[in-house]
Amino acid sequence: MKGMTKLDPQLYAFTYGCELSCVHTENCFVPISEIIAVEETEFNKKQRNIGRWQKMAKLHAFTVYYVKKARNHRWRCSGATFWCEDEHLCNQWTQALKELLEMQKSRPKQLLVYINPYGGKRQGKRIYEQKVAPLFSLASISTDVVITEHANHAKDNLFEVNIYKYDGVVCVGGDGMFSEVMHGLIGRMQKDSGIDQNNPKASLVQCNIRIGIIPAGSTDCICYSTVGISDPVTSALHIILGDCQPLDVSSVHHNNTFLKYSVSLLGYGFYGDILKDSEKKRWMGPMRYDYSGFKTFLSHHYYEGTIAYQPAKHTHGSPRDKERCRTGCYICKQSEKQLSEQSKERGLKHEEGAEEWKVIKGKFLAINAVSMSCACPRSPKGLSPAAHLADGSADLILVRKCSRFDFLRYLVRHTNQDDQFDFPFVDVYRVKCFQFTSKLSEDNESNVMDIGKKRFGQFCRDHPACCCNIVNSTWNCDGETLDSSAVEVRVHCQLMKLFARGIEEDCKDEAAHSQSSIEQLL
Ligand SMILES: Nc1ncnc2c1ncn2[C@@H]1O[C@H](COP(=O)(O)OP(=O)(O)OP(=O)(O)O)[C@@H](O)[C@H]1O
Ligand SMILES: CCCCCCCCCCCCC/C=C/[C@@H](O)[C@H](CO)NC(=O)CCCCC
Ligand SMILES: [Ca+2]
Repeated sequence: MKGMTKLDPQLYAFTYGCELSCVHTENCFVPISEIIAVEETEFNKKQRNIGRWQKMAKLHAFTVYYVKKARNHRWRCSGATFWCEDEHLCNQWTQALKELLEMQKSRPKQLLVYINPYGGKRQGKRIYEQKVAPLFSLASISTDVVITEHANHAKDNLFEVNIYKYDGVVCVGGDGMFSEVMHGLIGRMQKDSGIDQNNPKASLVQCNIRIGIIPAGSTDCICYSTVGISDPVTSALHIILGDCQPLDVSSVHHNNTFLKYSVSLLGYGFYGDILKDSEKKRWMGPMRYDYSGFKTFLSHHYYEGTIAYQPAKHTHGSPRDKERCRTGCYICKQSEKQLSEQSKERGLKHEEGAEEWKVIKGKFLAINAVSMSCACPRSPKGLSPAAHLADGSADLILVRKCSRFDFLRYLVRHTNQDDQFDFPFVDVYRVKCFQFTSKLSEDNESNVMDIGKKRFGQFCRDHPACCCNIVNSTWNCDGETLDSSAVEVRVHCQLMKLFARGIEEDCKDEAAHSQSSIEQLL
């Protein structure tokens, strides 16, 4: 090597014409931000059996481990080993690269990991031990690992431990496990800041401790919608690089009582009924959703109720946009700006009470509020393809009473390129808050003394032969059931953060435009 370039994240670190050689066959550019680790390596002559090396007495080597981007947003750990005769030169390179990695301040050093051994196909522990822990150790991340023993173990634990000593919390499991960890973290932040979660209008304190999701569940919708793939190694690498993706969180209240938070689907009717039925079939694993989905589709129940919502006027997007929320999304950035302005002049602007409420009454097969697209392997574009991860709004999708055949057409469009909102019985609104009251609970509340009505509430009074359901449905709140027929929902813009970066556009284009690259002679 003729001389080492001054190492800086913006400058080239490896120069052409060097005497530093590498075990690799192709040229590539790797930004410092995508290097996982640099390690001294025991040089093995077998790695390259070229005659001229045979004469050398001793060779010194180091390996650069970096993120290799494959198809469909999949990431893998790749390595390039460099060697030379000069031990001092080799050490200089290793040291300089390690110093550059130290400068990557957003990378986590200490993580708290919760593993649900019973999520999805019950592979959580194996996935973590075999695929994730070796990568964390390579990246010198220290971990405290808790294997959960019962539901709510992780959530309760987050109220007891010193969370502030960690750079992040990792959950190994599905959406339900993520939900537990999120409730633990948000709840803990509010408790420590003296905020009453039961107040539906309270300004909640943002949670800056990022959550990493290692997908090992049945749907893994939150992971898929924020990374673009449900793959444990890819997610582990996003955690190691210290990615940060803010996320909207919806709070759900009933009568000034806090019920739950939601980041993906809050669904009444179809998805609530699927979930309720599928909980009895947990032993079937992820297949339970197909079984209960089919059953619920055949039952074709619809529910009567009233929805009142406030449109999300602060955001520029609409649910019918062709543009999708992608890494560095402009619409989410605008919401972030508004959020920081609002927190400076809190109370002066965005008085919810002053804005108009729109009211819709009807019979619905499904009422779905999604704070993100809800893309998942079952539906790669999701329930609302143009929903944003961090714009402070949710898309409220109302599927009115229609025939089974039409409902099937609607469902099928979640799996192909056709527009699922292009049906006369489907409406979609971008909202910042909404309320729903089922007809049954309206009747019960306004006629508490009317015992006859209560008793006959079990029958569909208008059309006895129809599929109008005789009881209330259940809410599906990120895969957890919620039995309240009257709810008040509010979106909290960017309340929490994930170790993710949103779904990347075509990665090849991005690499071509990248300015801060290390040019590696490989
Ligand atoms: N040790 C445990 N025993 C029983 N239940 C647990 C345990 N640890 C966590 N849980 C609960 O299991 C529920 C489901 O877990 P998880 O979300 O990981 O898997 P899943 O339901 O199969 O996947 P998905 O939510 O993606 O559909 C969570 O709500 C969580 O509270
Ligand atoms: C004839 C073909 C029709 C195919 C229709 C496919 C439509 C699939 C849409 C999937 C939407 C998933 C929304 C995400 C919900 C999660 O928060 C939740 C917890 O993991 N999962 C479910 O409720 C599980 C929900 C599973 C539904 C099947
Ligand atoms: Ca949103």
